[in-house]
Amino acid sequence: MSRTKVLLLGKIDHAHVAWSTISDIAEIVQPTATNRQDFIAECQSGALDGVSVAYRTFDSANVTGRIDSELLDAFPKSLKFLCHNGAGYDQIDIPACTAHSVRVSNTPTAVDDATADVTIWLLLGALRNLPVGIKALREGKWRGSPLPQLGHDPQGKILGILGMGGIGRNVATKARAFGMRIRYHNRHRLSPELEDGAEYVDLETLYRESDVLSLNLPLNPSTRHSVAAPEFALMKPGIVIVNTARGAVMDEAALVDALASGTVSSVGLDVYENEPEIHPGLLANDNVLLVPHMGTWTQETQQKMEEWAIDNVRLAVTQGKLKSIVPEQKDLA
Ligand SMILES: O=CC(=O)O
Repeated sequence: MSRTKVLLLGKIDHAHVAWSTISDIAEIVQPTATNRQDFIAECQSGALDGVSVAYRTFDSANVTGRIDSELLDAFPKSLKFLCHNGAGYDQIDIPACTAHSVRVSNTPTAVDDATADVTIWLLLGALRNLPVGIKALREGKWRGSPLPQLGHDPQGKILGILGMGGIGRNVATKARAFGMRIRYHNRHRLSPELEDGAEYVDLETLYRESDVLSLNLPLNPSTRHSVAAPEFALMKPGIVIVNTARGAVMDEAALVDALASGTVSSVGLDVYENEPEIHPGLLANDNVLLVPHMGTWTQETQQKMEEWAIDNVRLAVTQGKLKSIVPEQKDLA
């Protein structure tokens, strides 16, 4: 009997032991193409025929580009499962996958602690004006002149969390330890157990009354530019914003304007609209604390994410199902 074929898009960096259990039960196929055009040609040549499960990394988009209808049309018809290593799956057109009968999984939960940790780090750094002092010190000017503006304590401040999934709830737990008062907005109100004391508010209240806003919602066509000029206009002057979700949930150009006008006093960003490009207005502003998409950049979390995605591959190969199918496809599980 021929063995199941698994397509590896990207590479395994950490979970080599877990991956070896896949090579025990399946034939691993890797493309040779290094760009989208060649990848499509490689698919069309029949070289990848027979693959039924694909594992992909965030960086594999550098070769394949977005997983959209064009790519799905080129993929072998045998492909039934796409196991993405990452929590955010905005690089994948889910309705197109559904139309092509390809089920998609991501790695929720595995990323929660590491992403929430970076959120808290950015939150405190932005609230305390640390980038201003850090820059002056690196320039040999100690705290600089004029001195950095005094920062603010998190204690007693209202933290508004937009998107109260696993990461948002983890941020809430950690922010409580700093004495913050937690409010949130989400598509659906959570159960009291999951709310854990956080207050559910409408969007307008979230913008009007938050001292700090943390963006923890996924990027998809309906959340793109959720925070743009009209939302900035509602915000409490001097608000601090942290984004560890995806850059495009916020309109970056409008953010630059809001920083310039003082509506937003400082921001902490891990993600950008057009990574790896960063809006020059953000780079030029000392009140912007910037990290190059390192929310899950720890050995432990990278290992956990790979193992989680590999669990999905294993289940797809052995049982024809996924451990964590994306919510949009729950009905196909
Ligand atoms: O950005 C990180 C992820 O989506 O897992």
